[in-house]
Amino acid sequence: MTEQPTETRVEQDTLDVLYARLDELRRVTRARLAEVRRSGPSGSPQNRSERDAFATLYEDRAALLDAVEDRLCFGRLDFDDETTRYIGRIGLTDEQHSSILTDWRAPAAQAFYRATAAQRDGVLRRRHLVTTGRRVTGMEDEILDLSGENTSGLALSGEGALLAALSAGRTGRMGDIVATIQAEQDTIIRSELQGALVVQGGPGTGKTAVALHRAAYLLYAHRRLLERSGVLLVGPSQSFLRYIDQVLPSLGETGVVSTTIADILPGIEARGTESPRVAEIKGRSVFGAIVRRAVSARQRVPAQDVRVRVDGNDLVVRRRDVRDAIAKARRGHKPHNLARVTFVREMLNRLAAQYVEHLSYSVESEDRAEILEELRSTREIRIALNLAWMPLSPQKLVEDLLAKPHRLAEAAPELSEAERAALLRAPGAPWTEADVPLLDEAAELLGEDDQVARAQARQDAEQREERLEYARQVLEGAGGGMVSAEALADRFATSGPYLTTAERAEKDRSWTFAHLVVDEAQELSAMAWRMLVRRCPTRSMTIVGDVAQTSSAAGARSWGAMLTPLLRDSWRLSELTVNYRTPEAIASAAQRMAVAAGLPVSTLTSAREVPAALTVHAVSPEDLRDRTVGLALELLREVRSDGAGQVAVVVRAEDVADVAARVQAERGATDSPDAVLVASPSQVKGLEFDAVVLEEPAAVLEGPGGASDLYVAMTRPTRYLHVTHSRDLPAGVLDGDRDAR
Ligand SMILES: Nc1ncnc2c1ncn2[C@@H]1O[C@H](COP(=O)(O)OP(=O)(O)OP(=O)(O)O)[C@@H](O)[C@H]1O
Repeated sequence: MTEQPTETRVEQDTLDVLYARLDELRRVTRARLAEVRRSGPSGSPQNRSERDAFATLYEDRAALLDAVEDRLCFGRLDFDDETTRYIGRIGLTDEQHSSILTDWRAPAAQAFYRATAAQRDGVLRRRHLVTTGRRVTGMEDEILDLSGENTSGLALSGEGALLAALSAGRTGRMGDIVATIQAEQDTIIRSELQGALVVQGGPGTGKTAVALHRAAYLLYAHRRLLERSGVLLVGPSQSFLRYIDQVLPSLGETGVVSTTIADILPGIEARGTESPRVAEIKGRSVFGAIVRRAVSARQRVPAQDVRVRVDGNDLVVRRRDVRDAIAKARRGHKPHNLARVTFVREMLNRLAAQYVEHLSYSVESEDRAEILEELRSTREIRIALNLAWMPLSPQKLVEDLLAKPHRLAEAAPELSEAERAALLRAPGAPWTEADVPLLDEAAELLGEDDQVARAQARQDAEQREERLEYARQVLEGAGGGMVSAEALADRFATSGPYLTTAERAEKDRSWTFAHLVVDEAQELSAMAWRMLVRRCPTRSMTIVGDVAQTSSAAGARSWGAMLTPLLRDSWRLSELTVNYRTPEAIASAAQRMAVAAGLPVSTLTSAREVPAALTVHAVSPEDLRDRTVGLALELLREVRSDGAGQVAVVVRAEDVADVAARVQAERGATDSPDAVLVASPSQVKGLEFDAVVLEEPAAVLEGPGGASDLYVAMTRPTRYLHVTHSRDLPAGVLDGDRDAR
């Protein structure tokens, strides 16, 4: 890195000004917050709710200003016209409202990520600033002259800063990459909002990082549009969501709802497990039709007319009447539970007509209402009508479908007998991840009686218009960017406690989002996609994944095959081609193995080489496990020698408990508990570690995820991969005798 004392002083002076401004803004925000809180609990409900709204506004702003402390400013551009521009996590202006720091997401910052010697966009010099706390500790300059000398080969922008970021010890939490976003990543991050953008990229190409930065970018560039209905982020597991959960807050964004497929339905905890085969069957798109049939099977004409006695009169629930009433109710195309209202009304009218025929006098309309009520509450009639049109919850429908062979046979003629037998399970079994899309499909077809809710929504919408007008006036002149009038108006709402968009969305199954981000998207089944598309009617999506890493049998091997039926031609594909995580020797071994196994991998270039990155240990079967555990602890000491560092041992799922117990026994209680993770390949999907010990790759290859699992396991390390084996290594892992020992 180039470092000149005077230049450092210049940058330090700039940084001092920026941090002083940040401190000043924090002070003002805190003072305003204190003032709002001081104003006490008096006043009308309207006043109180306005006060709460402003308090939340200032709290959010204070949190944002705190979140940007670290690496507030990380770059500088010098232009042909001798102007300079500093790039940072947020935009700042001085007291005269002149810009002193440009938000990384602003159009004016784009050249920081994209300008090259061949296409300079007026940039003479790009400078990456390295800071520790509030001090400038280094800088790296790129002179973008017109000679174009540096444009061949792998052109990394801010290579020194990038390599420093890549080789830093891992903390177990993903960090943001704002300071070192590369040009191909920036193009994806800033790609337009409309349509579905699929980002295909091999392991370590920054798909997750790019997806998160794109969410932050879209919220900045389209705040008005996105803030109200929110952005939904779907990841593969809770541990993955924990791994990434600091990235968006560090970018100043908190309005994203993150979830997994298993957790997406309010009130359902899908923690049950089942075989990959059963999950695959449930994931097929034909289950859309199967659930639909299961619902219509609950609208059925009885085998015989049913006699009931009301007040001494014989009435008949006639098959013919039921058939007509069902037909009439279906014509409205409403969900089952809502259409049932029509069915019941129709049947009660017909029964009332029979009842009246038995009377010797004519009936006034009030009496008629009484008769209807009496019929409605007669137990036999209720039973007869329920048998013809059962009110159902999604849980009940799916539970019955999967527990009763005759229901499944009737609803799922497309499945073979063996497949249906595989699906059957005892009633009351815990929900599994693959059940969730079926429950959601059922909820959609069954519907809820939402008349009251809809009337309330209409009333809310009218009130909201008034609040919106007021919020616009409040914001006028107050400077923009932080919050839209819409969001502020929602905070003024008088009904109930103030909820953020995320909080409201989490409680409401039918909430629709303005944008959807899906990570590890290759794993999702066709049914899971149907469920997600329902939550994003605009079809504005960022879908990132790698079809070579698919381990779920229901997942995608080709984006086109999975997405075209759902999104037709409204999706576009981008590719990432540089592997930032894995050192070259490890990446090549993984690549060779994948090609030998026939996975659809595209060639990747590694950004780094690390000495002795890949080591293979041939051991006897008796010594295998001891060696695996011993290496894990050795590596832990090594990567921890300079502070942070994470080690993972990847073994077959069935060996995880044993290896974890041994590691624990060997380690004692001295180290921090999370420093060695023992996990199966599917548990480390999307994660990364300084060092990985992979035990017996041949066994992983034979496991449920096959070569994809092995590919995932091999591509997790940022520094070292140690392979222990007693059996032959799978083809391609070794390149001749290289690296073997
Ligand atoms: N431009 C960049 N600057 C600094 N670090 C980067 C950059 N791009 C990617 N990285 C780092 O590379 C690593 C891999 O990124 P990420 O996890 O997003 O990859 P991925 O494509 O999602 O991988 P996988 O498919 O294996 O899950 C992360 O540590 C990320 O922070």
